[in-house]
Amino acid sequence: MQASSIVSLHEIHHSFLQNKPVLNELNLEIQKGESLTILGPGGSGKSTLLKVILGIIKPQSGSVHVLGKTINTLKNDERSKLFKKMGMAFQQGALFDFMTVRENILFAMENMTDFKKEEREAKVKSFLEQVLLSHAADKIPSELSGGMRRRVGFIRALVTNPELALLDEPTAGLDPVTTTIVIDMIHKIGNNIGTTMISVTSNIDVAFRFAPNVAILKDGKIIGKGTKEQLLELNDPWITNFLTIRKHNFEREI
Ligand SMILES: Nc1ncnc2c1ncn2[C@@H]1O[C@H](COP(=O)(O)OP(=O)(O)OP(=O)(O)O)[C@@H](O)[C@H]1O
Repeated sequence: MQASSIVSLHEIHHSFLQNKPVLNELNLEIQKGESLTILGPGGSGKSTLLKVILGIIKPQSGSVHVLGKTINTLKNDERSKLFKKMGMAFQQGALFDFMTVRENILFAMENMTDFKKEEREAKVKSFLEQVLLSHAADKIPSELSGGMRRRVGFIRALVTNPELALLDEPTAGLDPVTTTIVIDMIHKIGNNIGTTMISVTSNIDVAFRFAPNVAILKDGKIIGKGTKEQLLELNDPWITNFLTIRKHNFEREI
């Protein structure tokens, strides 16, 4: 593990079904401040990898170091402390429909931070303004469009000032205009709060728009990491094919 690594995964192996590994001797180092996209076809294990980093899935073998801690060896209270330093936005937003947008965002801060009441209120206001959703503060999530719900999900993941944020398919299912709004918003908020961001996607074009550095996941392994130019210079026929042939763009977009 390198001293400056914020995430260090070594020889990770995980199967849900016997003899069918989803993660297979996977190695990955992510440096502090390095935003990274993990790109791979549908079913290649991207969500499973995020869950391993979060500590929700304990891999059958390998070591997982996150924010300076070895996840496998943590006691419950240490694990929940570590969890509070991370933000996660799931594909469907995972918002509570019995709360308003404002209450959903406040709920994250009440549970994950020691921010005082006035600070929490000020953050809700400022984050909603940044993503042009001030008018939606008192609506419930089911009254919002998919793109709006997604933006609220990101606010909820980022409003706690996490050291590490994990975003699962941030733009899947969004139209091109909303995709651009969401990517700009992620950059803007990420720059403001200085969080290391890891996004996963199966869409090649958006992968490089989230972050200049992309790690390619195939058959449970990271087979290359770098800018598009660096990945093409690897001269790996599968990577070249994947990055240059449009029909390999797997994201389910409308
Ligand atoms: N809890 C589980 N039980 C059994 N199999 C699972 C479980 N979670 C994931 N899998 C399987 O593991 C494989 C990888 O799934 P995962 O969701 O990590 O892939 P993904 O790359 O995120 O896919 P997508 O892009 O479609 O969201 C798939 O074959 C999936 O069916």
